[in-house]
Amino acid sequence: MFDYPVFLQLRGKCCVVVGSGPVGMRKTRGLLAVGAKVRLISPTLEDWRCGENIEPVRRTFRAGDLDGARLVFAATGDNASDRAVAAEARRIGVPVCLAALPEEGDFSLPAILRRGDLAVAVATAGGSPALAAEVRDLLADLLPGSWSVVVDIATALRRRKPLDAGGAAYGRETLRRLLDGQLVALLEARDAANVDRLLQQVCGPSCTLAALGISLPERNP
Ligand SMILES: C[C@@]1(CC(=O)O)c2cc3[nH]c(cc4nc(cc5[nH]c(cc(n2)[C@H]1CCC(=O)O)[C@@](C)(CC(=O)O)[C@@H]5CCC(=O)O)C(CC(=O)O)=C4CCC(=O)O)c(CCC(=O)O)c3CC(=O)O
Ligand SMILES: NC(=O)C1=CN([C@@H]2O[C@H](COP(=O)(O)OP(=O)(O)OC[C@H]3O[C@@H](n4cnc5c(N)ncnc54)[C@H](O)[C@@H]3O)[C@@H](O)[C@H]2O)C=CC1
Repeated sequence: MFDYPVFLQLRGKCCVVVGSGPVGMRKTRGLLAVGAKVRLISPTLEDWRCGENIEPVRRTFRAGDLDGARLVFAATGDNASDRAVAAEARRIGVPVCLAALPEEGDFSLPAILRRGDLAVAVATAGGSPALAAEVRDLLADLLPGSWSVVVDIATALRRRKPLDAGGAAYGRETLRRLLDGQLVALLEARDAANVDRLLQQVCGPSCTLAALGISLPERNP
């Protein structure tokens, strides 16, 4: 049976990570990256690990530590402690991920590739996390950084109205024509003039990067 993939909105919401070893800190970084607040519980928690949006709790886990949490991660390296965290999460009805005992938890994390608002999540049903990371890295070569601008363009086209007479409406066909017209290569080359030409050709004369409110990032030195 496969797991059910979702993207959670956690901005400003409290999540709890129990354990501040490499695994607990990796889960913490992922949560902070999407704007969550993290209550980080660990007797070995160093000051330098605690930045903004981390509520440090420097002791072992206790009942009550999960109050207010939307998601919980147990990564203590000790099965009994992880199970105690899971029991408390179950008691208050909050989903929990057990780093060492995933089959006893409610969810797991994929390897993620991000290009701006584009996110690709790769998982192996827990079978080989290292393979998930490898596949993510293979996809990174196929999806250069400019895909973040492709997403911005697609999003702006989708929101834009009214359309120019003769210009194609937003949709799969339009997106395919832009991609077939080498949109990604033009963006990679920061060739704004030809990106505009392609946008006008496919979507109508008034459709340019500026009209869509998009400016190309500076070329790396
Ligand atoms: C079930 C799951 C639950 C969860 O933690 O969410 C889980 C469980 C376990 N991982 C283990 C080992 C490793 N995990 C990694 C790395 C990652 N693990 C991640 C996810 C997941 N790991 C979930 C399933 C995802 C899927 O379906 O594929 C990634 C993708 C995402 C993330 O953690 O954010 C992240 C890549 C981060 C990145 O590169 O971006 C590495 C590689 C490394 O560290 O470099 C190793 C060593 C190599 C290996 O074993 O493959 C062990 C054995 C522990 C032991 O033996 O001690 C268990 C427990 C078990 O399997 O029983
Ligand atoms: N799911 C995943 O992605 C992976 C999972 N693992 C597994 O995850 C577990 C954690 O791995 P590491 O971070 O390398 O371990 P670690 O031993 O470096 O860190 C464990 C942390 O938990 C803290 N801790 C221990 N007991 C606690 C308690 N009762 N309450 C609060 N904090 C407590 C420790 O002080 C330490 O900060 C291991 O069981 C490991 O096998 C390992 C690799 C990847």
